[in-house]
Amino acid sequence: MDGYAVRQCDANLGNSLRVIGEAPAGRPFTGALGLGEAVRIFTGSVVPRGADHVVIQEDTMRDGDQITVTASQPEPSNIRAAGIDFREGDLLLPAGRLLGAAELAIAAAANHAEVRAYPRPRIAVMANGDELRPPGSALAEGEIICSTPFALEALITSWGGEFVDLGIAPDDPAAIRARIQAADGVDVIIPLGGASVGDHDHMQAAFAEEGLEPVFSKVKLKPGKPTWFGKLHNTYVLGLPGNPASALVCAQLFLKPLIWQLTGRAGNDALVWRRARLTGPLEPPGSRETFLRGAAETEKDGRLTCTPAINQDSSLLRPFLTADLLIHRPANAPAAPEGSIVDCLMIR
Ligand SMILES: Nc1nc2c(c(=O)[nH]1)N[C@H]1C(S)=C(S)[C@@H](COP(=O)(O)OP(=O)(O)OC[C@H]3O[C@@H](n4cnc5c(N)ncnc54)[C@H](O)[C@@H]3O)O[C@H]1N2
Ligand code: MOO
Repeated sequence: MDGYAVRQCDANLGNSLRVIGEAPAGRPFTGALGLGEAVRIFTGSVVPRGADHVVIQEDTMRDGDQITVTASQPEPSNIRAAGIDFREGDLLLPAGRLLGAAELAIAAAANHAEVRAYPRPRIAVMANGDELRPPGSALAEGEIICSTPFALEALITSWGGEFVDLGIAPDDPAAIRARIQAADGVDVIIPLGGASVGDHDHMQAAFAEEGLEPVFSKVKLKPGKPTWFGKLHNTYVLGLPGNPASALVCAQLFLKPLIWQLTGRAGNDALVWRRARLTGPLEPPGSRETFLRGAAETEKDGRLTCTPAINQDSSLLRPFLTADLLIHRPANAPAAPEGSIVDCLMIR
């Protein structure tokens, strides 16, 4: 505090003390303080030897080199001990920790001019479809707004990646290949849409022409069946379905662990599972492993409940406004009555 460093036993109401020097922040007072003495001190200064208390200046009256204590000082206070935040040898940042605001400040405070870190992986998103127009467009018949990349940008950034925008590619293999070539050097390419089997789904073929080594070309999952994955030279390629909900669910399931893996964290740690009690019944999911968008609530006893969105159509974005988790149903699971406990993947 801004005031006077003293011996607390000396700082009785009405006592006068002699000011023997000054200790501005950064320029410690080099002498020692004796009985009946005070050192003018400021917030951030080093407390002089011999002092155990700071009288704030509002509790003093000054006259030349004398101060009078004008309020009682019941106990030593207004001094921070060294090392109360952390001490030499403390482990502050275990390996694998994402460097956010607190981490960067504490690394600096611990006097590390440099830290060894994984760079943010560069993740390029290529939307695809002749029907897609950017927000703000006047739409002609059959056109829709390209929306999913905005969600992916937010997710990628929050997960520790750097978003690279490859724009909207038309349904034209040559145009798609030109964008793939322009993305040279990124760590991951996410082609969005054009993943399925229609005459205008060109993504997998265009990547194959560029030399893709396929890893898988679809998954037995709902939503997200056309999700595909491969390696193009040093770049991972994760194809997400065009349906927005499918893309966002599969970003949680596949992209998040991939980013963890690329940044020195175990992929499995990206997936946070909780058990929750269903607030209503669920139909059998069918033959594909299924993830349902749901809202979470914590009950008074601390236990979690989950309520699936009424409409799980894979085109819908609106359920994500209230979705905190994805309710997992194994393939061919039976119906689940209200009150059953289900496994949920937390997304918020
Ligand atoms: N004969 C079959 N047809 C389909 C199958 C199948 O197995 N056999 N699978 C269906 C499933 S499941 C999905 S999911 C979709 C995904 O197909 P694509 O990845 O080829 O996606 P598109 O056809 O390009 O787009 C689907 C839908 O989403 C809209 N879209 C695309 N991109 C965006 C974007 N960036 N922002 C907003 N909306 C977007 C697009 O306009 C379409 O309406 O295939 C089924 N078909
Ligand atoms: O699997 Mo698709 O992603 O149902 O909509």
